[in-house]
Amino acid sequence: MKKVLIVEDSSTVTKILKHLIKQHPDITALFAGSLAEGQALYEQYGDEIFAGIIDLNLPDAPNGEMVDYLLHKELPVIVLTANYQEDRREQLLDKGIVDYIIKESRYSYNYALNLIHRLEKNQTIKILIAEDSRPTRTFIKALLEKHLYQVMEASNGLEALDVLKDNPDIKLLITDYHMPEMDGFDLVRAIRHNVDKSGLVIIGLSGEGKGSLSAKFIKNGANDFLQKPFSHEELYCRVMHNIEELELIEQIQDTANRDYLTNLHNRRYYFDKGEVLYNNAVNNDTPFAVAMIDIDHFKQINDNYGHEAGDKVLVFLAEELRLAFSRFVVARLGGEEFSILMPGLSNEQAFTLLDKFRGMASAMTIDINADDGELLNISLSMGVTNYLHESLDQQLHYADQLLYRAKEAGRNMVVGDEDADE
Ligand SMILES: Nc1nc2c(ncn2[C@@H]2O[C@H](COP(=O)(O)OP(=O)(O)OP(=O)(O)O)[C@@H](O)[C@H]2O)c(=O)[nH]1
Repeated sequence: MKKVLIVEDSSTVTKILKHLIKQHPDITALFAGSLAEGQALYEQYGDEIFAGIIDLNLPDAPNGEMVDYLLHKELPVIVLTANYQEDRREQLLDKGIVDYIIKESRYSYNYALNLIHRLEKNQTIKILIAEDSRPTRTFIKALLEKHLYQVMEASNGLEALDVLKDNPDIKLLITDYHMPEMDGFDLVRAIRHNVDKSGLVIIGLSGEGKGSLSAKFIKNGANDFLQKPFSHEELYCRVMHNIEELELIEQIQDTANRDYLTNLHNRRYYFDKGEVLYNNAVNNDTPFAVAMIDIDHFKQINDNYGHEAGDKVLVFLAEELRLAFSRFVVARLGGEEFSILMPGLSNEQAFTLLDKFRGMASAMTIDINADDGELLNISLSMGVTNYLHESLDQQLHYADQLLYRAKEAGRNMVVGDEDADE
């Protein structure tokens, strides 16, 4: 991860920040106590520095010169200050700082560090602004870019729909009401036909003195609204709050889709995603390989070394499968049974990949922390089929039958469609 430059002359504050940073192992901080030291560090590490947390008053920079220095380098700056002055705060926000934090408690320092995480994540978040007034669009874009979001623009509702179609990974839309071609309400309604509130966040912009527009936006499917004119902080807070809510929902959905032990995808996700891939293959007449994988004599591992050792083997194998088949859907369907969905691969191609993995797996040693330091070997049996049958469920069932042929034939092998036809 890139580095954060922290320039602070108080040894107490520096000590607290150093302590708190230990709880954020993914943040690497460079500490300086003055403008001169801060500039020297910037000159040395410039390209690696991603943001700054800067004390406003330093012994050799009493008027925020360090803040100006980094803003000039176009770096996001979080300002720390001991006292709050409304006009100074406004001035700094106008200059383009990310936030202004009063040195009050641990909470404020943690807030600053969380903001650093936020900035890091923002770089991957796409936001679309639909607004016909170019100056307003440019103003909002510039503000959001200060927080490192990727910003796209549209000058009316129809254009916004096109941009959304081409960029399905846009997370948030900020839309005005009055626009030519298609207004904000029609845009929201059109989007909500296909995408719900957890798929795309919409913030409506309502004009000055038109309070009822805000409620209408929400009733038409927007998540939130902002009344014009708004302050920088209002925009940032609304955007950040909504993005964080979306991330929380994504996190909950992801947890519900994963197996608790191995963190691989679970049965529920496998079938949800699998149905889409299966139908795609049927409709487009493209190859679709489904594999079943089972650890040989797994019961003996549990019996000889205990259930915990068995769990370690499952976690180990899951990680190897995840790495080796990262392009595909890998799931733990239950117990010691795993499945992989490989759209686009012929049976021969899938067989080759699986057999290579089988060979690798049989050569691996697994440390199960046995008292005698024993390392364990495992072997895998697999079945893989490209016969689509009537449903994914049936195809999987057939892959399972091929897997049992592999077991019957002596284990530690892959059985594909060709072997089964013989
Ligand atoms: N440690 C551990 N064991 C599990 C888990 N889920 C299922 N098992 C065990 O997995 C074993 C599966 O054994 P069997 O289906 O009899 O087959 P096997 O011993 O693998 O033998 P073959 O498949 O015939 O090679 C059973 O002993 C289950 O108790 C789990 O989450 N953790």
